[in-house]
Parts: sequence; C-alpha cells; structure tokens
Amino acid sequence: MAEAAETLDGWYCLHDFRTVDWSLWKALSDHEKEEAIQEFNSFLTQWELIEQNREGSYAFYSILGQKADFVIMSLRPTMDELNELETAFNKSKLAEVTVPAYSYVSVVELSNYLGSGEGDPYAHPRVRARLYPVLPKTGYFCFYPMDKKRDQSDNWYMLPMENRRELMKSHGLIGRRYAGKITQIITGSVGFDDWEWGVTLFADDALQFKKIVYEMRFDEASARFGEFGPFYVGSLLDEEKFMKMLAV
Ligand code: VOV
Repeated sequence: MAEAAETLDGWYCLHDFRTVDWSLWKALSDHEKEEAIQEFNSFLTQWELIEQNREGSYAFYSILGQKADFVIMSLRPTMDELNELETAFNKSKLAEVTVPAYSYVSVVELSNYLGSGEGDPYAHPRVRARLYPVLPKTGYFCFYPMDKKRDQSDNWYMLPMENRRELMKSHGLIGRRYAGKITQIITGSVGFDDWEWGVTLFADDALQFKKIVYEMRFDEASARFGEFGPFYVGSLLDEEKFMKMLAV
C-alpha cells in the first residue's frame, strides 16, 4: 500500500451558493425589502466581527453566469458553527427569496508533501496563518472542486510517496510564480462532499484564474491526475454593492 500523505487540518469551510428568485424579490414591498437587507447587513457585521476576533472568516462574492447569483464562503472552528450559520441564514427574510444553487463542505488542508518542519506544526505562526486564514477581499473569486484520478493506469493513490512528492513540488513551483497575483485556499473534502478538494482562488485580476488553471493543466499533477468539477467565478460584494445588485 502506498503511504498516505499526512494532512494538517484547519477551519471547516462551507461554500453556500444561492440564486435570487427575482419574481419573489420584486413582489416584496419596499418595507419588506428594506427589512431583508437590514437583516442581511447585520449578518455581515457579525461575520466581520468574528473575522476580526480570529474566530472564523468569510468571503462574499457575486457569481457571474447562470450557476448562481452570489456565494457566501464561511470558515469556522467546527462544523456545528457552520451548521448554525447556515440555519440562521436559511431562516432570514433574504433566504426566502433565494434558491440553493450549490454548496460545498470541506476543511482547510495542508499536506506534508513538501516537508512538515520542526516541532508541532500547529504551533507554527506561518502554518497557523494558512490553516486559520483571513479570507482575502480581492476583486475576484473562483471556486471549483477537484479529484485526483483513480484509473487503472493513472491512480494517484497508488503512486509511491516519493513520486507524489516530486509532482507536488513541480505543482508548487508553478503556483509560486503567481505569488502576489493569486491566493489559493485548498480545502479537503474526502468524506465530506462529492469531490476530494475544493480549490478557492482570490485575485484582483480575474484573468489570472484562467492563466494559472491553464498553466497547471500542462503540469503532470493536473495533466495526468486532475479531474475537475464545475467552476464558479465572480466579483466582490459588500453592503453597498449588494444593495445595488438588489435594486429593482
Ligand atoms: C496559487 C498558487 C498555488 C500554490 C503556491 C500552490 C502550492 C501548493 C503546494 C506547495 C501544495 C502541497 C502542499 C500543501 O500545501 O498541501 C499544494 C497542494 C494542492 N494544490 Fe496547490 N498551489 C497553488 C494553486 C493551486 C491550484 C490552482 C490548484 C488547482 C489545480 C488545477 O490544476 O487547477 C491547486 C490544487 C492543489 C491541491 C488539490 C492540493 C492538494 C493535493 C494533495 O494531493 O494533497 N493548487 N499546492
């Protein structure tokens, strides 16, 4: 049996994609619309406070195309907290006019392919900053789930550790060329959701998503072993932009 990579696991993660039912939204009175927006803004204030207290983090983006209208990505120390957050939103006035479009459950993950360093990795400030991150508020967001292949001839899980390490090293070198342009959050989802990882990318130039994903397609770790789910891409939202989006 090939040696399993060891993972360091950080905050739990929920990507919650919603579509607005515009007919329902338009049918609300101005007062009801105002109430729904105020209630949602109070969620945003809560999430910001939690982020400032380093008890979790969030990202709020509109989604381009027909797959969804917006996404709330949330990080919390436990799945229970994510469950509470999701239920609280579901009970809100705004949720009444949205339809669930897609969701993804995972946990922030780092592997030991490129070494685990000295001592307790969970005590290391640089590791902690990656396992318990403040999600960037860049202009653009991209999310997709992915697997590593388990075919007869190309089975990632049957490769010796040493080979996988070499492949991840090459993957990491490509990634490093995007330093300052893209921040990646890799979340593991084996046992939690339908794919093995969630890939969330943040950038101020949306074109960099295309560039990195394309470049990685030529790298063996992705070229031979990567299998990909649906892609979601969109722009940063805040109270003001969301109000503009909802204005009818
Ligand atoms: C933005 C840049 C970037 C950088 C610097 C980077 C670096 C690294 C390193 C150093 C490592 C290994 C150690 C660790 O930290 O876990 C990883 C790990 C991983 N990556 Fe990555 N990745 C990037 C970006 C990046 C992208 C764009 C993708 C999607 C691939 C594509 O084809 O669409 C991806 C995927 C992954 C995955 C699924 C894993 C886990 C694989 C596993 O088998 O465990 N990743 N990644």
